Amino acid sequence: MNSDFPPLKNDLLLRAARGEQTDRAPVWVMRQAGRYLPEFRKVREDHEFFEICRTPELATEVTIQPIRRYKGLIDAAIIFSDILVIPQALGMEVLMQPGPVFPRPLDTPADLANLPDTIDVDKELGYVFDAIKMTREKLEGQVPLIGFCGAPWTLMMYMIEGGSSRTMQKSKTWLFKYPEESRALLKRLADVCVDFLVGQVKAGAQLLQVFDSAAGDLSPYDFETFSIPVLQQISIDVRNRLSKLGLAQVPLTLFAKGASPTLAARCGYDVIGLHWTQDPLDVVNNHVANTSLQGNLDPMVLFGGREAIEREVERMCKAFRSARGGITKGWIANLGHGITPGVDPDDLKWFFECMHKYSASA
Ligand SMILES: Cc1c2[nH]c(c1CCC(=O)O)Cc1[nH]c(c(CCC(=O)O)c1C)Cc1[nH]c(c(CCC(=O)O)c1C)Cc1[nH]c(c(C)c1CCC(=O)O)C2
Repeated sequence: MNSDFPPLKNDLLLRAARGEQTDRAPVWVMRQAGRYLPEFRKVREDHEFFEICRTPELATEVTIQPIRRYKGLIDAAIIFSDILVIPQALGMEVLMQPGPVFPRPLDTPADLANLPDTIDVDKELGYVFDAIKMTREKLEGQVPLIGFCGAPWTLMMYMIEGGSSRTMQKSKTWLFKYPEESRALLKRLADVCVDFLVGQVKAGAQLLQVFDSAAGDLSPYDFETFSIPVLQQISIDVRNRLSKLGLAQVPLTLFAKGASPTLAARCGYDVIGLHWTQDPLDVVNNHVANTSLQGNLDPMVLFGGREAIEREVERMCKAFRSARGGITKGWIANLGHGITPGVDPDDLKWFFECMHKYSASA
């Protein structure tokens, strides 16, 4: 059961996710355990990326590094792993060099025969569950732990492109040339996502985030046609499975990077992550009134120096507050995408300090 861990001392993240007013906005950063941190680079000197993911002691250590460094300033931990552990669990080889590379990507629908129909997530991804359990113990309730997975469309995109892609030509070719086979693949991936997310809650994850990082590269019509049905399937099935298992519900966040917030809000998640190109006031007034929001500082602001960071944080806080009639409510502060290598960890600390100052309810 998911209740035998040290009691949670800071529930700001969970309350904001549920749409509540908070004394200040909880704050965490996508990719907060990563290459901008010297202590992470130190671990990486001796260990391969996926070796860290697969070794609970190492995954726990790097998950906790930002919590240790930014003690009292950061309001969530996210389990160290990657969205591409699902393709690996389906038997595909994935290397990190330094971006992801699939030596044998899916080429045509005939290749789907090589993927198993179902997988046992406890067997294939049990190392993530073990890392979550160990991290919950080590966190001692300081902050909640976020679990996550990649969304079916983003996973399909990587499995077909064989890595990151600017045009997504091959994976979009599938959508347009083989729509039925594409839908079948998306559905198969969604089934694995559901098992994986439920397993993460069983292990101790207290909020779940689904990353559809390639969503904004689809037309709104194709996002609606291909991605939304499986994103909906995930939110519905995860909630149903948790109730059947007698487990408490956890908030669900959807980061459909760059996709229309109106469409993202149809997927049934508690929180919608915003890209930095999206305006919170516009989103609340014209699209999504009642869903909590996460985001959305441009990660490049962190390179702009202390003055710029303070100015931009103040501006972002004003925007999210005025979107909610002048109060800090239903908002989880974050960047609009992941933090990049090269950021000075002390500048990130300053970002957190400014967030504490400017998001405090008046
Ligand atoms: C698309 C995607 C991936 N992975 C992820 C996404 C979705 C979010 C997004 O859109 O950025 C999600 C992810 N990847 C990682 C986490 C860990 C938790 C966190 O701190 O946020 C999470 C949540 C660690 C990582 N995943 C990766 C690193 C760096 C690898 C290294 O240490 O060498 C880390 C810390 C590698 C990775 N993994 C992936 C890419 C494209 C890359 C290379 C580019 C990059 O580094 O940003 C796939």
